[in-house]
Amino acid sequence: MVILNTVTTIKNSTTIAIGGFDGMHIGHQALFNELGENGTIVVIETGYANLTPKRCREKFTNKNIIYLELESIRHLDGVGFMKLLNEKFVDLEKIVVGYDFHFGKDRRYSYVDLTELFDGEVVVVDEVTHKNDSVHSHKIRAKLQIGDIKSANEFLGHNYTIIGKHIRGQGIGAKELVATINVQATEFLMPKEGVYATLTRINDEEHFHPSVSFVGHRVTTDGSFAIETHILDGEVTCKERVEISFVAYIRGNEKFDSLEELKKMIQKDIAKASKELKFLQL
Ligand SMILES: Cc1cc2nc3c(=O)[nH]c(=O)nc-3n(C[C@H](O)[C@H](O)[C@H](O)COP(=O)(O)O)c2cc1C
Ligand SMILES: Nc1ncnc2c1ncn2[C@@H]1O[C@H](COP(=O)(O)OP(=O)(O)OP(=O)(O)O)[C@@H](O)[C@H]1O
Repeated sequence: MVILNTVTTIKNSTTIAIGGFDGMHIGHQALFNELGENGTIVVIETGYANLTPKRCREKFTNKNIIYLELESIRHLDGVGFMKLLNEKFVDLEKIVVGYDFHFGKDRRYSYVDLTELFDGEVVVVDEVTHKNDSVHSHKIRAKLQIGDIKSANEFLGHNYTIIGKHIRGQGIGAKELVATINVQATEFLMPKEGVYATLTRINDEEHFHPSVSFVGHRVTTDGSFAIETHILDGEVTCKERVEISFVAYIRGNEKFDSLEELKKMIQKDIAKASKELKFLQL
């Protein structure tokens, strides 16, 4: 990961797009489309990104990404911020931002100031909307939190995906219910508690498996929080890394009086998830 504060200069990058870019949603992609061949994405890292934390943004672009820690630039005024960009990007000719981009101390400066401060070209991308609604990371978070996976995915332009590590479960699943892979993915926003039709990739496999996943507190068993995925197309061996893409919300988290009842419900979940995933190209 390249952090701008720690590098002296970046050569051959004539165009940059600037923003937080958490989610790498369709609004962000409209900016990246303006970058051209020698373009670089400059991520202002707030530390709060939880849709595409850390290096996960890299999954959704083939452009170079450089990170700029908000803490180290938040005190700068417009002139200071522009000076930093010019010093770091020695070949800079063009800056791409969105219609609502703000920067500098107290987010006081807009693209209008940028146009005045920068000698080169400033491209301002118009508001990207979906079904008449402005696309933004905070709206995607809100949709995930109410389980509206389908419209969160429409805003994202890809399936909401979390990446985590395989951890040990309680050991009840395979014996009494269905076999599940238990996952820990603390840096990501968790969608609403419940059951989802998902696609799961194990380690660095090429393909995603159709799967049904549970996210939430296991109120029927030990009450602890868990992310569990049950693979629908056979048995897999999971060593370390698990990637879960959410496709559709099936139902909310429920407390069952017995494991028997939970098992019956899980069979229904499997049928629903299979139906949701049937038409997808895996
Ligand atoms: C498709 C699916 C749906 C689930 N739904 C619920 C649920 O509604 N309520 C609940 O308490 N646990 C639910 N669970 C989690 C089970 O309680 C959990 O798999 C079980 O406790 C075994 O955990 P283990 O894999 O750590 O052994 C679900 C699990 C799966 C795979
Ligand atoms: N819907 C959109 N249309 C056009 N440009 C956008 C849109 N959303 C964000 N941008 C631009 O993308 C860059 C990154 O913005 P930012 O990281 O603030 O995204 P955001 O989705 O607006 O996030 P948040 O919801 O947290 O405000 C900025 O230059 C911003 O103006």
